[in-house]
Amino acid sequence: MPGITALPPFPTDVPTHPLLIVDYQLLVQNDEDEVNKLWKAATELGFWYLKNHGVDVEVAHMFDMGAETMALPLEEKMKFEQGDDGMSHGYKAAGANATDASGVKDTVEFINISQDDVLAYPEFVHRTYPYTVNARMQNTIIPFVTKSVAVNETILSVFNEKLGLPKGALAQLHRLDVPSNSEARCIKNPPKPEQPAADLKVAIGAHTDFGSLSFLHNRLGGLQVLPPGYTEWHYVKPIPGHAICNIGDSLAIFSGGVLRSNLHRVVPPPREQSKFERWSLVFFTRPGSSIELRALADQSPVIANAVAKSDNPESFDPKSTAGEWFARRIKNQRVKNRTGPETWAASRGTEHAPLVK
Ligand SMILES: O=C(O)CCC(=O)C(=O)O
Ligand SMILES: [Fe+2]
Repeated sequence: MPGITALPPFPTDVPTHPLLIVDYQLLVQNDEDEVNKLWKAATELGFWYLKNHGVDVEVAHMFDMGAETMALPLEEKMKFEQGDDGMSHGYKAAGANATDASGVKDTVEFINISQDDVLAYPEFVHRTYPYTVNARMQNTIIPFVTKSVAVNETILSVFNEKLGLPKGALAQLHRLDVPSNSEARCIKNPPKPEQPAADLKVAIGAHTDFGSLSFLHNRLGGLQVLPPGYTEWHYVKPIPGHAICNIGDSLAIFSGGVLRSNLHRVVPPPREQSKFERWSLVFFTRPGSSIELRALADQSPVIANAVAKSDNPESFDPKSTAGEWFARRIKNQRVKNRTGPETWAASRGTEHAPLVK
């Protein structure tokens, strides 16, 4: 992977969607203006930039781990493949997932490393990993996961208070000592000469994230959001040192739709940037797998009120645990499981049922 400075900048003439910039250090200090800014971002778009998060060194090391892992022969990587039964830890080859209802294949390969496996190391809770992962567990992956967990826990505690939930309610749904699908993901998308918009090859299809919070680091453009009220996709411009954070389905459901899980996708980077490999890294915080996904209306008047005002209150009680919700979405994305457009439909989350008016 070329050093950051060798990459061409995001073009100035490509439209982007601005995100609010939240300062993590101010959040830690419970600064009122910063808390309000985060709340605005999380309830209106569901995406924001996070600066001063203190994870840059660990992120750079994680990209090295990703490059070492993706450089292994495909045959070796396939020994650690995720399978097609709804498990997402391990390796996913390019083309294993559909990107739309017609079954067009994705172009990204990635390695997902389970939080439970990282925290239990040298034991493994869910599965084993390529030696490139094991070799960097102590000096790269444990520090990255530990810091990312702290960042997401801080953000959850802000939401907990703003939602008027009893102290620790969201933390209780995201405990580190119960099995979850929380994981780190390092993604590689190969370079592609820029294509005409009409045959745009999507790298990751439109989706909402499956869990609660995503803490994303990327260098090149390609991430796009479909902001509420718009019909066109907008690029989110990467800003050096700024992570991109977003809300996923579980938090949207727990909060009765007050927190927004917004649609996004990944396309090849624009212009000159399209000639380079695109690397991204995400830490996903997801609820304990046995937690019931349901609006926490009985614990918060704010949430009860949002559900009462909703057009489709049933979407806040999907009769699914976090683990079932996740496995269903993963499984039905797989091209191997595809029977037709209904498989894509079965992989969907909250995106086709707007949670609040
Ligand atoms: O690569 C990116 O910028 C975003 C990745 C993403 O949306 C995901 O893995 O869920
Ligand atoms: Fe995503």
